[in-house]
Amino acid sequence: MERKPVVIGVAGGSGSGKTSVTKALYENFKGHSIMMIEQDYYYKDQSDLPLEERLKTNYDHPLAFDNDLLIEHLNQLLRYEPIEKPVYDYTIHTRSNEVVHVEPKDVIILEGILILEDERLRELMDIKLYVDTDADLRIIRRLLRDIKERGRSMDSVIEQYVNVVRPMHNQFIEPTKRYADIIIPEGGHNRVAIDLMVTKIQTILEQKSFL
Ligand SMILES: Nc1ncnc2c1ncn2[C@@H]1O[C@H](COP(=O)(O)OP(=O)(O)O)[C@@H](O)[C@H]1O
Ligand SMILES: O=c1ccn([C@@H]2O[C@H](COP(=O)(O)O)[C@@H](O)[C@H]2O)c(=O)[nH]1
Repeated sequence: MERKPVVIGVAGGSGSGKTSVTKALYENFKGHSIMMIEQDYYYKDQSDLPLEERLKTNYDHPLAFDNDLLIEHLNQLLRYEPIEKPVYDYTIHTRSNEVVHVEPKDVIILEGILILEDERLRELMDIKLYVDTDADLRIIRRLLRDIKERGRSMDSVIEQYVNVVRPMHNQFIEPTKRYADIIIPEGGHNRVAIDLMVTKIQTILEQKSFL
């Protein structure tokens, strides 16, 4: 059988716990051939725009992402070729000048709010997960995280949530739940769901004789 990496997609709303699920899966396979790709790192480059313009961008719309580049990189990894992964800086709302050299791995976890929205991305995934967390918990988690880690004020997070994040979630993100193979309630602290996923990934890897 031709050797081809396994691609696991982890979708869900902002603050749902996608990163936490992805990290939990990653930790379980530490020492094995596994990597993460964040769709957020593939936001379109906006370095040509001044900061005040970048603040007005709708970051929750499918057109905000450079999915062409993401798909190109995924296809390279599926051919076991390395990529130069972009780096995104949330504090200045654009890609940084750096790229990170990433070697191909047997397991690729692709994580992002809109990864299930693009049919071309869905077709590259072996398993599709949707982390499903109530809106009140998502906004609370995002508020705490964005103030602590993404250089944001409480007012700006709330204003963006009400005017952009919430309507875009309802229009574009929530409907992609129907493409998921598995829906995980509450995210990264759902140990039962994580353990089930770990077992499933192990089975796939054994079938492919990767373990
Ligand atoms: N089950 C949980 N209970 C409490 N906090 C959580 C839980 N899952 C995630 N968090 C926290 O909520 C914030 C958002 O989670 P994260 O995994 O970054 O979500 P996403 O990647 O979907 O935006 C993080 O600070 C994370 O530590
Ligand atoms: O420059 C940016 C880029 C993105 N965002 C917000 O980030 C979330 C997606 O990241 P999660 O880790 O899934 O929360 C998205 O809802 C964007 O609104 C931003 O504010 N600024």
